[in-house]
Amino acid sequence: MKNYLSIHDIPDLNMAIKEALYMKEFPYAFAEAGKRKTLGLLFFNSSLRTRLSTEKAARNLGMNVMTLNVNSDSWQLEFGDGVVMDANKAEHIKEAAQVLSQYCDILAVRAFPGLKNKSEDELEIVLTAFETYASVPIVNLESSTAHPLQGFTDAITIYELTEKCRIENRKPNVVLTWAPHPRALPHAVANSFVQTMQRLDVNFTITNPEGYDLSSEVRKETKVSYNQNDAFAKPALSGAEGADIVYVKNWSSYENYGQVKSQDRSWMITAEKLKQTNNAKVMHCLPVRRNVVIADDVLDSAASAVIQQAGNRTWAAQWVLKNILKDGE
Ligand SMILES: NCCC[C@H](NC(=O)CCC(=O)O)C(=O)O
Ligand SMILES: NC(=O)OP(=O)(O)O
Repeated sequence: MKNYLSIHDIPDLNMAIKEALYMKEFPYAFAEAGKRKTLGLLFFNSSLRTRLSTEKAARNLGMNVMTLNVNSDSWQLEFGDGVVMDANKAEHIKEAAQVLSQYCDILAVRAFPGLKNKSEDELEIVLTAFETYASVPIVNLESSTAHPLQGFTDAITIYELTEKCRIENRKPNVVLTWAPHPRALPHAVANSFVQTMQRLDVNFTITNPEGYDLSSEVRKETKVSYNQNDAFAKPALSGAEGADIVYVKNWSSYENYGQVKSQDRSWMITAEKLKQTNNAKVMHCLPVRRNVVIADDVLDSAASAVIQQAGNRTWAAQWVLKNILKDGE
């Protein structure tokens, strides 16, 4: 693997899930794979899980790690071509990316969208600039439109959570549900989750209020229901079986780009609502706002898989780094 920019960069997802689970069982099995190699983590936005799980993954592979909070600790970077840099941005990405490439063997970047201008966000200016000007592989730590380390983590976690379906010899019913949130949030996590589910052998449905459909380029043929109860009770085309997995995420409107059109609290995930599912496990990428997105009676119950899911971030990152290192040998 040269770069890890989207879930499509993993050639065989089912094999990758098994290999990542092997790393979970034997974290130091490849402790020499990254010896004398350096990972540089660049954050333009906040992080808890991505930062620490990726650092841990790199260290498990024997790598050195350097982390930079770009906006607070470093010079403000200019990404525009031909700009007269007489305002607040002191350094151009052209220099920064080449300099960082001399210090690091892999560069990983987090840069959220502005959520003001759809076409500008979809250009993925930050990630693309690193890809263009750096001479080392690039890992996406959540960009404007994708969070592929999260998507891969979610695939690993769903595999772990659906053993009962394998025993019953049936496909898991997976539902991605929108939930309310006070702020305008990006589409990246939801997009990568959709793209990941489209590659797995699952019955997959999205449920969201009208006006909240994700990009049609991401959704493709995936069914969307505007009725959350129906989606939980009768997901996809599988008849009366309920959802096995309920994946919760807020996103702002895509049609009315970046707007918060609804804060409809009736979409919050509660224990009562989960009764219609097939004893579903509840997933969320975190951080989650309790009693807005998901109620305490779910997060504090056995239905919640969010801690297990966050734990799996390490193995997803470790698999990705190992496969990039392998191709660089
Ligand atoms: N990396 C995981 C999610 C990051 C981001 N969530 C947030 O910004 C939540 C912040 C808040 O709750 O105010 C998102 O939805 O893409
Ligand atoms: N899920 C996730 O990416 O968490 P952080 O934003 O804390 O990294």
